[in-house]
Amino acid sequence: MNHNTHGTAFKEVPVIGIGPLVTADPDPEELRLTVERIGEACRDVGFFYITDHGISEADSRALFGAAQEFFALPLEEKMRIRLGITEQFRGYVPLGGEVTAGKTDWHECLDLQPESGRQASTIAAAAAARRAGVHPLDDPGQWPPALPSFRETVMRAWDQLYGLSARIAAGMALSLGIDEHHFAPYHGVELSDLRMVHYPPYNETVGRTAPEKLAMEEVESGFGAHVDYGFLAVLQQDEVGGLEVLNAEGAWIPAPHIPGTFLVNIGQMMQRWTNDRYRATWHRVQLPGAVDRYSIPFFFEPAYDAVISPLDVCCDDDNPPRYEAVRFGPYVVELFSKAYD
Ligand SMILES: O=C(O)CCC(=O)C(=O)O
Ligand SMILES: [Fe+2]
Repeated sequence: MNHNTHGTAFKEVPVIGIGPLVTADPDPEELRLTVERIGEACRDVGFFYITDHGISEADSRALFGAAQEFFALPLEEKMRIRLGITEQFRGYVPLGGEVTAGKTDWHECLDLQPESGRQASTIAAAAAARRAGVHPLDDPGQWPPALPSFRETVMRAWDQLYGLSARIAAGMALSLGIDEHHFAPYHGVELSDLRMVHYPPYNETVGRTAPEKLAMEEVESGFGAHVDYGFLAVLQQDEVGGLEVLNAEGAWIPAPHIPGTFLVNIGQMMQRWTNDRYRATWHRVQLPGAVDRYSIPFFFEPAYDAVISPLDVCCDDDNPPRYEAVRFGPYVVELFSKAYD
């Protein structure tokens, strides 16, 4: 596997208070320091924890509660909204349904995305939905019929996480020395994705509950080593742990749950924008032990039609652009068609 080796031999993932980014009238010096730390973390690690992000513990707990309720449903119930029913690459993916780096991942997950995503006519569809005042996630086809309050909990979380991600993106823009609104025209709801992931316990008795088609010898991790492909992700995880991040010396550094924090990481589009100054870092999730693990990443993505090419501020004569321009929508649709063949 061709792992990235730029970045540093960091030994832990930094924690950054982002209060100044999410409050209305921040102290300019505090904002400057926050932005500086974000820039350092993006350059050296590609991952950072955030505190003072403005989302309450009660809201976070409610979202985890919804995820636990969903995964506890009988398989037939979950399969009613399985990925593959629509052309949207969203919905439920059962245990054994996802393969990373040639190995079957030990998790089941639910991708919750706007209906307007990944359609050929997506820009028109997204714009029409906005004009109609429809919530981007409110598509009757993706809610589990057995859980009446699921929809409301998830839509509330979506709005909070989308808003938070936009502020983090603004912080990243400032850290690059460009206008804080620079990325605003490039992000969009249509390909963003609130994902719930469940890693069931993995032990000797697990063979009894594993789906028939799942060859246990092919299971190597909860989530195989990968980089995220998009703009940035904001991850909430429970106390179980198991997530690891690769440093420049090839060591896997644990990124455990830290109470009150979320974990932010950048994807390949940010790496392209910054001409490799900021890095999309490899990460993986170890097999869980005797307990269930739940995580909820929110993938904040470029719009379908966003064209991403290296920023002028990240290029000069000694450091010419390393990437061609890419249109995010078609790029990602092709990626997904391969992943879920
Ligand atoms: O479950 C986690 O902690 C990470 C999941 C992840 O990396 C992903 O969904 O891309
Ligand atoms: Fe990931």
